[in-house]
Amino acid sequence: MVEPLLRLDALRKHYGGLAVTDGVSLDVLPGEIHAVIGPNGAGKTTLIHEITGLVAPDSGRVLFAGQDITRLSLPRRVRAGLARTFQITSVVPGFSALENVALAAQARAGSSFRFLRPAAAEAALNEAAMAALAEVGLADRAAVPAGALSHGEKRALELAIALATRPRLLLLDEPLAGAGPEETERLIALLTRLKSAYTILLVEHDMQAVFALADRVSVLVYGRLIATGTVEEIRGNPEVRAAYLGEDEA
Ligand SMILES: Nc1ncnc2c1ncn2[C@@H]1O[C@H](COP(=O)(O)OP(=O)(O)OP(=O)(O)O)[C@@H](O)[C@H]1O
Repeated sequence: MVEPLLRLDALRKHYGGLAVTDGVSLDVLPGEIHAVIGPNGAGKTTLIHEITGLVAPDSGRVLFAGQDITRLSLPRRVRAGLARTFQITSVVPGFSALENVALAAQARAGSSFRFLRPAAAEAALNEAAMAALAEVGLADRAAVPAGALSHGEKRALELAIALATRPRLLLLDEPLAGAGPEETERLIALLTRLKSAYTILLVEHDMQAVFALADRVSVLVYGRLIATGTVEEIRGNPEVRAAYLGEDEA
């Protein structure tokens, strides 16, 4: 049995009478892209927040690499190897692409650079930031202010920011949101490249992208997981088709 990198164990979160995550259990295995899909309001964002620590579950556990991180702060989770991108673009427009990545790497790395002299620390930070930019195909855009990047490039920059912390698990919250058809194609190609190097939990509305990228898919409906399986299993699952995909799309 392969040990999961991330295990969600019966996560439950209520807002008033509304069960937003209703006993969600799932495993993300090392090296896989595990997609979570579900209609609007199904609880996907809340689930991501429970994994990052932004929302505390009422009950249940989040295990990361075998460690119970349910009560750890966000910075401590990042240090343990979790990284996420955001649904809403979160880069600083006036700073260059390189500065955005370097600042995020420094902020999230905490004290890792503390023992270096300032000049050496800056060089090390810039080197790590350049490597992350190269990984997402933005090396030649390093000096461009983030605000002048295209929407697709900004999404790639957010990925670079996440990668600069050398995460063991990437949480991607709708990485294709707002992208046009061409940008979507480019971002899918980028995520396909990253797939060989990272374990990824992906929340995404674009079904074609999910089916192209995911090794396994979990389907969340009204806070409950109704199915987990391979793309073929999910596409062929009658409950999923009825609850979510619709006969036409499946
Ligand atoms: N802080 C909160 N207080 C009260 N209700 C909330 C809160 N956060 C989320 N909800 C409710 O919980 C439900 C699930 O929301 P969530 O954003 O997790 O769903 P989602 O699957 O990410 O939706 P979308 O696909 O639209 O982003 C919704 O009905 C939402 O209104």
